[in-house]
Amino acid sequence: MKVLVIGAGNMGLTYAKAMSRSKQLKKRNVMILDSSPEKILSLKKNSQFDVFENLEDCLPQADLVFIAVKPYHSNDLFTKMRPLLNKGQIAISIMAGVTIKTIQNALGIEKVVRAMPNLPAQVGKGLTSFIPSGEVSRIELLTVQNLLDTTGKSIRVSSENYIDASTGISGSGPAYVFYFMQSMMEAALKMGFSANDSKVLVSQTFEGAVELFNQSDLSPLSWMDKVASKGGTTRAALDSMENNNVDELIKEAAYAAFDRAVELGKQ
Ligand SMILES: NC(=O)C1=CN([C@@H]2O[C@H](COP(=O)(O)OP(=O)(O)OC[C@H]3O[C@@H](n4cnc5c(N)ncnc54)[C@H](OP(=O)(O)O)[C@@H]3O)[C@@H](O)[C@H]2O)C=CC1
Ligand SMILES: O=C(O)[C@@H]1CCC=N1
Repeated sequence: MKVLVIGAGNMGLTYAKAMSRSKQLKKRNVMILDSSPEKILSLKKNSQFDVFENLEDCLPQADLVFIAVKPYHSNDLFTKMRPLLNKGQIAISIMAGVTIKTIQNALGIEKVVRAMPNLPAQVGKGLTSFIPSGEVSRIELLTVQNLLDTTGKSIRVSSENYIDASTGISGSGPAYVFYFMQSMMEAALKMGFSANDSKVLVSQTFEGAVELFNQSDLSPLSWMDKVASKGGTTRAALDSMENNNVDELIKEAAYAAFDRAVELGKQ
Protein backbone atom coordinates (compact mmCIF):
# COMPACT_ATOMS: atom_id res chain seq x y z
CA MET A 1 0.00 0.00 0.00
CA LYS A 2 1.30 3.44 -0.92
CA VAL A 3 0.27 6.71 0.67
CA LEU A 4 0.81 10.15 -0.81
CA VAL A 5 0.69 13.21 1.44
CA ILE A 6 0.05 16.47 -0.40
CA GLY A 7 1.28 19.51 1.57
CA ALA A 8 4.34 19.13 3.79
CA GLY A 9 3.25 21.70 6.38
CA ASN A 10 2.40 21.42 10.08
CA MET A 11 -0.13 18.62 9.60
CA GLY A 12 0.97 16.90 6.38
CA LEU A 13 4.52 16.41 7.60
CA THR A 14 3.27 15.22 10.98
CA TYR A 15 1.14 12.53 9.35
CA ALA A 16 3.90 11.54 6.93
CA LYS A 17 6.35 11.07 9.81
CA ALA A 18 3.89 9.17 12.00
CA MET A 19 2.72 6.89 9.17
CA SER A 20 6.25 6.14 8.06
CA ARG A 21 7.01 4.86 11.57
CA SER A 22 3.91 2.65 11.64
CA LYS A 23 3.90 -1.13 11.20
CA GLN A 24 1.37 -0.78 8.42
CA LEU A 25 3.67 1.28 6.22
CA LYS A 26 7.41 1.43 5.87
CA LYS A 27 8.97 4.76 5.09
CA ARG A 28 9.42 3.93 1.40
CA ASN A 29 5.64 3.56 1.11
CA VAL A 30 5.09 7.17 2.15
CA MET A 31 5.41 9.76 -0.58
CA ILE A 32 5.19 13.48 0.06
CA LEU A 33 4.64 16.37 -2.29
CA ASP A 34 4.80 20.12 -1.68
CA SER A 35 4.71 23.18 -3.89
CA SER A 36 7.43 25.06 -2.02
CA PRO A 37 10.93 24.56 -3.52
CA GLU A 38 12.60 25.29 -0.14
CA LYS A 39 10.52 22.64 1.63
CA ILE A 40 11.25 20.10 -1.09
CA LEU A 41 14.98 20.82 -0.81
CA SER A 42 15.04 20.38 2.95
CA LEU A 43 12.88 17.22 2.80
CA LYS A 44 15.17 15.73 0.17
CA LYS A 45 18.23 16.48 2.35
CA ASN A 46 16.75 14.47 5.21
CA SER A 47 15.50 11.83 2.71
CA GLN A 48 13.00 10.51 5.22
CA PHE A 49 10.42 9.80 2.53
CA ASP A 50 10.16 9.79 -1.24
CA VAL A 51 9.76 13.49 -2.02
CA PHE A 52 8.00 14.74 -5.15
CA GLU A 53 7.47 18.05 -6.91
CA ASN A 54 5.05 16.89 -9.62
CA LEU A 55 1.73 15.14 -9.14
CA GLU A 56 2.28 13.13 -12.35
CA ASP A 57 5.22 11.33 -10.71
CA CYS A 58 3.44 10.19 -7.53
CA LEU A 59 -0.36 10.51 -7.61
CA PRO A 60 -1.04 7.58 -10.00
CA GLN A 61 0.91 5.18 -7.71
CA ALA A 62 -0.91 6.14 -4.52
CA ASP A 63 -3.66 4.02 -2.96
CA LEU A 64 -4.44 6.67 -0.35
CA VAL A 65 -4.01 10.41 -0.83
CA PHE A 66 -3.85 12.68 2.22
CA ILE A 67 -4.77 16.24 1.27
CA ALA A 68 -3.15 18.61 3.74
CA VAL A 69 -3.07 22.00 2.01
CA LYS A 70 -4.94 25.10 3.18
CA PRO A 71 -8.60 25.22 2.08
CA TYR A 72 -7.93 28.20 -0.22
CA HIS A 73 -5.39 26.12 -2.17
CA SER A 74 -7.83 23.26 -2.68
CA ASN A 75 -9.53 24.33 -5.94
CA ASP A 76 -6.27 24.81 -7.75
CA LEU A 77 -4.96 21.48 -6.42
CA PHE A 78 -8.17 19.57 -7.26
CA THR A 79 -7.98 20.75 -10.89
CA LYS A 80 -4.44 19.40 -11.18
CA MET A 81 -5.26 16.12 -9.42
CA ARG A 82 -8.45 15.21 -11.28
CA PRO A 83 -6.98 13.88 -14.57
CA LEU A 84 -4.46 11.72 -12.67
CA LEU A 85 -6.88 9.92 -10.35
CA ASN A 86 -8.73 6.63 -10.72
CA LYS A 87 -11.93 5.48 -8.99
CA GLY A 88 -10.16 2.97 -6.73
CA GLN A 89 -8.11 5.64 -4.94
CA ILE A 90 -9.16 7.06 -1.58
CA ALA A 91 -8.78 10.74 -0.74
CA ILE A 92 -8.43 11.70 2.92
CA SER A 93 -8.91 15.40 3.45
CA ILE A 94 -7.97 17.19 6.65
CA MET A 95 -8.90 20.62 5.29
CA ALA A 96 -11.20 22.68 7.50
CA GLY A 97 -14.67 23.14 6.04
CA VAL A 98 -14.21 21.46 2.66
CA THR A 99 -17.07 18.96 2.30
CA ILE A 100 -17.07 15.40 1.01
CA LYS A 101 -19.45 16.37 -1.82
CA THR A 102 -17.14 19.21 -2.92
CA ILE A 103 -14.16 16.85 -2.94
CA GLN A 104 -16.04 14.11 -4.84
CA ASN A 105 -17.28 16.57 -7.45
CA ALA A 106 -13.96 18.30 -7.88
CA LEU A 107 -11.85 15.12 -8.03
CA GLY A 108 -14.29 12.86 -9.88
CA ILE A 109 -13.77 10.04 -7.34
CA GLU A 110 -16.20 8.67 -4.77
CA LYS A 111 -14.06 7.27 -1.98
CA VAL A 112 -13.41 10.18 0.36
CA VAL A 113 -12.72 10.39 4.09
CA ARG A 114 -13.06 13.78 5.71
CA ALA A 115 -11.03 14.19 8.89
CA MET A 116 -10.25 16.91 11.40
CA PRO A 117 -7.03 16.37 13.35
CA ASN A 118 -5.25 18.71 15.75
CA LEU A 119 -1.70 19.89 16.31
CA PRO A 120 -0.85 17.63 19.30
CA ALA A 121 -0.64 14.95 16.58
CA GLN A 122 2.99 16.14 16.39
CA VAL A 123 3.67 14.44 19.73
CA GLY A 124 1.35 11.46 19.24
CA LYS A 125 -1.40 13.06 21.35
CA GLY A 126 -3.68 14.16 18.53
CA LEU A 127 -7.42 13.77 18.27
CA THR A 128 -8.86 13.21 14.82
CA SER A 129 -12.58 13.12 14.09
CA PHE A 130 -13.48 11.52 10.78
CA ILE A 131 -16.34 10.46 8.52
CA PRO A 132 -16.20 8.38 5.33
CA SER A 133 -18.31 8.70 2.21
CA GLY A 134 -20.67 5.75 1.68
CA GLU A 135 -18.42 4.29 -1.01
CA VAL A 136 -15.49 3.57 1.36
CA SER A 137 -15.62 -0.10 2.42
CA ARG A 138 -15.30 -1.27 6.02
CA ILE A 139 -11.86 -2.75 5.38
CA GLU A 140 -10.67 0.43 3.66
CA LEU A 141 -11.97 2.53 6.54
CA LEU A 142 -10.16 0.33 9.05
CA THR A 143 -6.91 0.91 7.16
CA VAL A 144 -7.53 4.66 7.12
CA GLN A 145 -8.40 4.73 10.82
CA ASN A 146 -5.22 2.80 11.69
CA LEU A 147 -3.23 5.42 9.81
CA LEU A 148 -5.07 8.30 11.52
CA ASP A 149 -4.34 6.62 14.86
CA THR A 150 -0.59 6.81 14.24
CA THR A 151 -0.92 10.42 15.49
CA GLY A 152 -3.08 9.73 18.57
CA LYS A 153 -6.75 8.92 19.02
CA SER A 154 -9.61 9.11 16.55
CA ILE A 155 -13.39 9.20 16.69
CA ARG A 156 -15.81 8.44 13.89
CA VAL A 157 -18.68 10.92 13.75
CA SER A 158 -22.15 10.38 12.33
CA SER A 159 -22.49 13.49 10.16
CA GLU A 160 -20.24 16.08 8.57
CA ASN A 161 -21.74 18.73 10.82
CA TYR A 162 -19.77 17.11 13.66
CA ILE A 163 -16.54 17.52 11.70
CA ASP A 164 -17.20 21.28 11.59
CA ALA A 165 -18.22 21.20 15.27
CA SER A 166 -15.09 19.29 16.30
CA THR A 167 -13.06 21.88 14.40
CA GLY A 168 -14.41 24.39 16.94
CA ILE A 169 -13.49 22.16 19.89
CA SER A 170 -10.49 19.92 19.20
CA GLY A 171 -9.18 21.20 15.83
CA SER A 172 -8.73 24.82 16.87
CA GLY A 173 -8.83 23.98 20.59
CA PRO A 174 -5.08 23.74 21.20
CA ALA A 175 -4.88 27.45 20.33
CA TYR A 176 -7.44 28.27 23.07
CA VAL A 177 -5.27 26.41 25.58
CA PHE A 178 -2.19 28.32 24.36
CA TYR A 179 -4.18 31.56 24.68
CA PHE A 180 -4.91 30.78 28.33
CA MET A 181 -1.27 29.78 28.91
CA GLN A 182 -0.02 32.99 27.31
CA SER A 183 -2.24 35.10 29.59
CA MET A 184 -1.11 33.23 32.69
CA MET A 185 2.54 33.54 31.69
CA GLU A 186 2.09 37.28 31.14
CA ALA A 187 0.49 37.57 34.59
CA ALA A 188 3.42 35.64 36.15
CA LEU A 189 5.93 37.93 34.42
CA LYS A 190 4.02 40.97 35.68
CA MET A 191 4.20 39.55 39.21
CA GLY A 192 7.99 39.52 38.85
CA PHE A 193 8.86 35.92 37.91
CA SER A 194 11.60 35.31 35.35
CA ALA A 195 10.56 34.10 31.89
CA ASN A 196 11.82 30.62 32.70
CA ASP A 197 10.03 30.40 36.05
CA SER A 198 6.82 31.74 34.45
CA LYS A 199 7.01 28.97 31.88
CA VAL A 200 7.56 26.25 34.49
CA LEU A 201 4.79 27.59 36.76
CA VAL A 202 2.28 27.59 33.92
CA SER A 203 3.24 24.42 32.04
CA GLN A 204 3.40 22.26 35.17
CA THR A 205 0.05 23.65 36.31
CA PHE A 206 -1.57 22.71 32.99
CA GLU A 207 0.06 19.31 32.88
CA GLY A 208 -0.91 18.51 36.48
CA ALA A 209 -4.51 19.64 36.05
CA VAL A 210 -4.97 17.59 32.88
CA GLU A 211 -3.42 14.55 34.56
CA LEU A 212 -5.82 14.87 37.52
CA PHE A 213 -8.76 15.20 35.17
CA ASN A 214 -7.70 12.19 33.09
CA GLN A 215 -7.17 9.95 36.11
CA SER A 216 -10.63 10.44 37.57
CA ASP A 217 -14.31 10.56 36.67
CA LEU A 218 -14.74 14.01 38.16
CA SER A 219 -15.97 16.89 36.04
CA PRO A 220 -13.90 20.07 35.67
CA LEU A 221 -16.51 21.77 37.87
CA SER A 222 -15.89 19.27 40.71
CA TRP A 223 -12.13 19.74 40.37
CA MET A 224 -12.62 23.51 40.54
CA ASP A 225 -14.45 23.00 43.86
CA LYS A 226 -11.56 20.95 45.19
CA VAL A 227 -9.11 23.77 44.47
CA ALA A 228 -11.32 26.55 45.77
CA SER A 229 -11.62 27.04 49.54
CA LYS A 230 -14.55 29.05 50.82
CA GLY A 231 -13.58 32.71 50.89
CA GLY A 232 -10.12 31.85 49.53
CA THR A 233 -7.89 32.87 46.64
CA THR A 234 -9.27 30.55 43.96
CA ARG A 235 -12.84 31.68 44.64
CA ALA A 236 -11.64 35.26 44.10
CA ALA A 237 -10.21 34.28 40.70
CA LEU A 238 -13.26 32.21 39.67
CA ASP A 239 -15.61 35.01 40.74
CA SER A 240 -13.59 37.44 38.67
CA MET A 241 -13.91 35.14 35.62
CA GLU A 242 -17.64 34.72 36.19
CA ASN A 243 -18.20 38.45 36.59
CA ASN A 244 -16.37 38.99 33.32
CA ASN A 245 -18.39 36.32 31.52
CA VAL A 246 -15.27 34.37 30.56
CA ASP A 247 -17.31 31.15 30.38
CA GLU A 248 -19.66 32.60 27.75
CA LEU A 249 -16.79 34.17 25.84
CA ILE A 250 -15.00 30.82 25.55
CA LYS A 251 -18.16 29.17 24.24
CA GLU A 252 -18.61 32.04 21.79
CA ALA A 253 -15.05 31.56 20.55
CA ALA A 254 -15.61 27.82 19.97
CA TYR A 255 -18.78 28.63 18.03
CA ALA A 256 -16.91 31.24 15.98
CA ALA A 257 -14.52 28.49 14.83
CA PHE A 258 -17.43 26.10 14.15
CA ASP A 259 -19.26 28.76 12.12
CA ARG A 260 -16.10 29.60 10.20
CA ALA A 261 -15.65 25.92 9.27
CA VAL A 262 -19.20 25.84 7.89
CA GLU A 263 -18.55 29.10 6.02
CA LEU A 264 -15.30 27.73 4.51
CA GLY A 265 -17.31 24.79 3.20
CA LYS A 266 -19.59 27.13 1.26
CA GLN A 267 -16.75 28.94 -0.51
N1 LIG B 1 -2.51 23.55 11.72
C1 LIG B 1 -3.43 22.91 12.41
O1 LIG B 1 -3.42 22.90 13.67
C2 LIG B 1 -4.52 22.17 11.72
C3 LIG B 1 -4.71 22.27 10.35
N2 LIG B 1 -5.72 21.59 9.73
C4 LIG B 1 -5.89 21.67 8.29
O2 LIG B 1 -4.74 21.14 7.69
C5 LIG B 1 -4.48 21.78 6.46
C6 LIG B 1 -3.01 22.17 6.43
O3 LIG B 1 -2.73 23.05 7.50
P1 LIG B 1 -1.23 23.33 7.94
O4 LIG B 1 -0.48 22.05 7.89
O5 LIG B 1 -1.29 24.12 9.18
O6 LIG B 1 -0.78 24.26 6.70
P2 LIG B 1 0.69 24.61 6.20
O7 LIG B 1 0.61 25.91 5.50
O8 LIG B 1 1.66 24.43 7.32
O9 LIG B 1 0.98 23.46 5.13
C7 LIG B 1 0.41 23.39 3.85
C8 LIG B 1 1.52 23.06 2.87
O10 LIG B 1 0.94 22.79 1.60
C9 LIG B 1 1.70 23.44 0.60
N3 LIG B 1 0.88 23.59 -0.61
C10 LIG B 1 0.02 24.58 -0.96
N4 LIG B 1 -0.53 24.32 -2.16
C11 LIG B 1 -0.01 23.13 -2.58
C12 LIG B 1 -0.19 22.33 -3.75
N5 LIG B 1 -1.01 22.70 -4.74
N6 LIG B 1 0.51 21.18 -3.84
C13 LIG B 1 1.36 20.80 -2.86
N7 LIG B 1 1.58 21.51 -1.73
C14 LIG B 1 0.89 22.66 -1.59
C15 LIG B 1 2.09 24.75 1.24
O11 LIG B 1 3.14 25.37 0.58
P3 LIG B 1 3.25 27.00 0.71
O12 LIG B 1 3.61 27.26 2.15
O13 LIG B 1 4.34 27.33 -0.25
O14 LIG B 1 1.89 27.53 0.35
C16 LIG B 1 2.49 24.24 2.65
O15 LIG B 1 3.81 23.75 2.67
C17 LIG B 1 -5.43 22.98 6.38
O16 LIG B 1 -6.38 22.71 5.40
C18 LIG B 1 -6.05 23.08 7.76
O17 LIG B 1 -7.41 23.44 7.68
C19 LIG B 1 -6.56 20.76 10.43
C20 LIG B 1 -6.41 20.63 11.78
C21 LIG B 1 -5.40 21.31 12.54
O1 LIG C 1 -7.28 27.41 11.77
C1 LIG C 1 -7.62 26.56 10.93
O2 LIG C 1 -8.39 26.88 10.01
C2 LIG C 1 -7.15 25.14 11.05
C3 LIG C 1 -8.28 24.19 11.26
C4 LIG C 1 -8.20 23.75 12.68
C5 LIG C 1 -6.92 24.26 13.13
N1 LIG C 1 -6.33 24.98 12.23
